[in-house]
Amino acid sequence: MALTWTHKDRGEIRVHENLEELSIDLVDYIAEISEASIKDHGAFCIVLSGGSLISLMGKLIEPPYDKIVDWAKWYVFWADERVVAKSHDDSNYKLAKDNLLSKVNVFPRHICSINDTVSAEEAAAEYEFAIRQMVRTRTVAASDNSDCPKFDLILLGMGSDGHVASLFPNHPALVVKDDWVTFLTDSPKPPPERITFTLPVINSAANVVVIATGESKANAIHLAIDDLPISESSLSLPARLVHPSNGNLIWFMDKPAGSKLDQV
Ligand SMILES: O=C1O[C@H](COP(=O)(O)O)[C@@H](O)[C@H](O)[C@H]1O
Repeated sequence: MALTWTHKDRGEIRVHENLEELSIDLVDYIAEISEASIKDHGAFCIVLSGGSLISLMGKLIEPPYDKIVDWAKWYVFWADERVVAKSHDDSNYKLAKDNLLSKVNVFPRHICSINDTVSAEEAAAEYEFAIRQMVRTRTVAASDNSDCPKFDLILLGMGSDGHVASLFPNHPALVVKDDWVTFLTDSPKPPPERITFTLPVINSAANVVVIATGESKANAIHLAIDDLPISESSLSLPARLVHPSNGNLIWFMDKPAGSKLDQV
């Protein structure tokens, strides 16, 4: 059974026995937020990441979720994208399309992905413009306390360096405040060209989930969650800067990723 507790300011922490238990809890949670959002405002605006997250969401295409989730009300976005062709194996869009979106009834017009034929800078600007239009037409809610969209759920993976979306430690993208989407041409993790949501957008969501699995993430999880003396490393750790101002934050991890937490 999962070990669960709520940290005074780092949100709810769920340490799962294994990946099977984690993925069941994760898809249950997604289905629950989807239902609540649709009941509240008629749509579910979900933001995906790339990496290991998508395989952990795999049970969504199986019974009972494939039938109980109201896929027609889903609007899908990405927290970050690699600026490569949509047919390229590095594409976060391709990963989600091949393993999830092509297997359920999400309308193609509800899938908001980047233009893969332009530069990273142009792709970021076009993606932000598309989201601004959706906020203007109220498909995506606006935040009450920032000039940002308020997505129903943002799902973030976390790298072993503590990066979330394509926000890397000590990278200038981490401090961008005025744009919703920014771009990188020097990502420390390949491929180098990427676009990413900025922290103000992530921190304006109604619900944010950070998912981390495996021992290689244990130190970053410790730095992102535990009470530590203020130090450069924890302050510039992207995962530590995830702090929804008016929303919920939940950390889903397996035992190896949670093994360095003070409470475990
Ligand atoms: O490069 C990326 O990495 C992170 C983490 O990936 P993981 O495989 O370690 O879970 C991912 O969340 C992000 O979307 C992706 O572009």
